[in-house]
Amino acid sequence: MYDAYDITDLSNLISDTVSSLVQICNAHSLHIPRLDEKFTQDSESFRSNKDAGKAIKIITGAALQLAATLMPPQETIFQVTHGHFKTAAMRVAVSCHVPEILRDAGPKGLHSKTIAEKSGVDDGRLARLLRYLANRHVFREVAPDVFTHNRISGMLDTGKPVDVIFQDPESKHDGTNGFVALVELYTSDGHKGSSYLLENMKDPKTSHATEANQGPMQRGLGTEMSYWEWYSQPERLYERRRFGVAMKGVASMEPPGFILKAFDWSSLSADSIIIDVAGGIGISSMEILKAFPHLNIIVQDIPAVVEEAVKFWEKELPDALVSQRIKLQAHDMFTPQPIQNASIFLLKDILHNWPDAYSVKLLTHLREAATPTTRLLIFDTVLPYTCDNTGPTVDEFATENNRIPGLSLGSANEMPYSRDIAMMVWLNAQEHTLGQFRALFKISGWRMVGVTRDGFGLDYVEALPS
Ligand SMILES: C[S@@+](CC[C@H](N)C(=O)[O-])C[C@H]1O[C@@H](n2cnc3c(N)ncnc32)[C@H](O)[C@@H]1O
Repeated sequence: MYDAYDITDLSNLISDTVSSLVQICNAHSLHIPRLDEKFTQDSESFRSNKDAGKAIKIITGAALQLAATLMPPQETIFQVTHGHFKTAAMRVAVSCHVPEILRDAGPKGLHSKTIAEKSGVDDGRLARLLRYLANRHVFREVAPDVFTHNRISGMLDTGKPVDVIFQDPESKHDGTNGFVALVELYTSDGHKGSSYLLENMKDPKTSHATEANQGPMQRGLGTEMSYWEWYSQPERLYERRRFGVAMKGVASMEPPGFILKAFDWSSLSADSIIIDVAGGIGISSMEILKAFPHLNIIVQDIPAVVEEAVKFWEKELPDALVSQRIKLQAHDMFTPQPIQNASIFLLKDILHNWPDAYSVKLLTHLREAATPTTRLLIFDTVLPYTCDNTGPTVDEFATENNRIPGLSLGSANEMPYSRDIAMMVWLNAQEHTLGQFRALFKISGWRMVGVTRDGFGLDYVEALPS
């Protein structure tokens, strides 16, 4: 069935599903803004309706498949081939603070000369890069060389006043929702590392390496340190701060409240201890504590990150530090876990950061510190196949695999695969399929007891001691 739709099938599927979407939106008073409308906190809220979300996925997947069917193959190939130019253009726009500069100009926009003057770059080059992005619906060229925001580029605005950013560019991301920090992280370090993927795969010294400091990123950054060691250096304060805030950006892309809904946190008693293993500055813990103030959480991470975490909590939720409902603890997760009576070990975006031998070591330490009822809550991608998985590896959790028969959702479903490649580039690591999670648990003494698949990059896997 896969790829078997012809253009009439696809067109009918789009048209029927658009009709359903309009009905759903009318029934729930949801508004789908046009592209030239302003991005706001609420402009995307129509997506949070579950049925609307499903319809949107089908429509975008079918529209992209229709485009792929009709476009000359060389154009589709070069859309992919030229991906790095788009990354580079995006990096320039964001790092030159174009979104913030455009904010005050409103719908009439600003000439590239004025934008470039403020950013301190060449206006001709900047105009060409913004045009390249506008052609892909990021910004809008309202008159020759005059650019403004559309609903998509509006998301690239940190919301900070332009003069504040120019006075202290190093603090640009502090106090933001982290989305722009995430874009900057991927378009800078991520882009540099990915350029060396082939060299890393061909060089016999690194082709089968399983160490975090022997990946493409090391060539891109010119270092032999792992990314974690590299960003712990005193001179990498900006990158370390940006990374911490970027994790907030990851959370901002996830379905709202996914972590709060995935597990019944209210079922935990007040003396329960939750360990947020490698919890960064404590983004997830803060979300949980704000919703369930009776809980106690210990966020563990490496010392340099704990220092940033202390600043973050002192600013955002100081009461929790005073009452010790939150504790920030330096702990190397590859050494034995010091807390032996935890109710929950929470691991968000951790297992995908490490080659499997390390993940087994970490999970084994947690298993050794677990009580018979300690739960392992893993928030990570469960990597879907791009085909139906009906073979002998299928298990009871694999039924809901977020595929729509006959459609390859293409860029409407790219997040899990992009995250997987990011892990390869950054850390010689990987996202895991359901079968791979099961194998990791088996070796380290855990058993899978539940899976919730969101399908947009964040999934949830729960395990108990076996
Ligand atoms: C992708 S981040 C995820 C952070 C956090 N769980 C979140 O979702 O916001 C991975 C974290 O692992 C931490 N880390 C790396 N090596 C570690 C180690 N040996 N022990 C503890 N934490 C470590 C990093 O400093 C970073 O904060």
